[in-house]
Amino acid sequence: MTPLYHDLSEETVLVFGGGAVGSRKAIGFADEACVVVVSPAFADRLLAADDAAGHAEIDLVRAEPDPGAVWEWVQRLSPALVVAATDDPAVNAAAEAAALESGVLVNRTDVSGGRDAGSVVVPATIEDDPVSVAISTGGASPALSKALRQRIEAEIDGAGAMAELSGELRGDLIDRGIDPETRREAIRHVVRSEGVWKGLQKGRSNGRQEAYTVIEEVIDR
Ligand SMILES: C[C@@]1(CC(=O)O)C2=NC(=C\c3[nH]c(c(CCC(=O)O)c3CC(=O)O)Cc3[nH]c(c(CC(=O)O)c3CCC(=O)O)/C=C3\N/C(=C\2)[C@@H](CCC(=O)O)[C@]3(C)CC(=O)O)/[C@H]1CCC(=O)O
Ligand SMILES: NC(=O)c1ccc[n+]([C@@H]2O[C@H](COP(=O)([O-])OP(=O)(O)OC[C@H]3O[C@@H](n4cnc5c(N)ncnc54)[C@H](O)[C@@H]3O)[C@@H](O)[C@H]2O)c1
Repeated sequence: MTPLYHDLSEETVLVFGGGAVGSRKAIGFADEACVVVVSPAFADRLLAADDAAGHAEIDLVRAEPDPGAVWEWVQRLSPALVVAATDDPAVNAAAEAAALESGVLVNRTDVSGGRDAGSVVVPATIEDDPVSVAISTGGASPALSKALRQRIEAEIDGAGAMAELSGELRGDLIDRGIDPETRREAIRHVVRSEGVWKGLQKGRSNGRQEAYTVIEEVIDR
């Protein structure tokens, strides 16, 4: 499996099954995509999320397609991704087959191994915008993905602010005409500096000040 970050804005994600797993996936994808959930019943969490603001869109469609009817839903909605999250393996298998036949990515939530080409797994994700870390065990152990996510969460606290600051500093150094090798060396020092990480915890301008101390040391060498 190859890890990729996929921009799903303006795309449709079609989820079959509105239970615990379908809800988690739907709410996750709705940060960016338009999500349609087809299911005879919906978990409370999903009904609440449907009412809350902040999501691109979640459409709840009350229906219970049998395996033969799944294909039609995929054709009608032209999704970028199909999520098979019902508790009926035959419906999940039909959703997977319909997606693969239509050249659409598919996430089968009820199986771990033996994936077909075109299938995707949803990783455990840590976000500190614009930084995001995704963990997968290749489907072998989702519980381990979750445990590692909890461990790494503390580790990358503040990475978003560091990404923004070091991105800006890179622009400043380019504008100042600093030669590329010195610039790269300076930025490498900034992102590894304990002083800058600690400074950022106190606030943006603190972090920036610490970073300039590090940068000038590299430039003056
Ligand atoms: C990471 C995460 C993302 C998310 O879903 O958001 C995710 N599962 C999470 C949690 C979790 N899932 C399960 C448990 C209970 C413990 C256990 O049984 O192990 C826990 C832990 C818990 O709940 O504590 C049960 C489970 N999961 C799958 C099966 C089917 C099977 O194994 O056959 C079964 C058995 C069902 C049964 O027995 O009936 C399948 C998949 N689950 C995946 C992702 C994909 C592989 C990811 C990877 O490569 O590691 C994959 C293959 C497909 C997919 O869904 O994409 C999310 C953690 C989010 C977070 O907290 O950060
Ligand atoms: N990937 C994961 O992280 C993960 C975690 C736990 C369980 N699972 C697996 O995922 C599946 C779903 O788990 P769950 O806990 O959400 O189950 P659940 O029973 O809470 O939800 C299943 C949902 O599917 C709906 N459904 C039933 N028939 C349908 C049909 N024909 N069309 C559309 N929707 C239909 C039900 O109404 C229900 O809302 C199970 O097979 C389970 O083994 C996966």
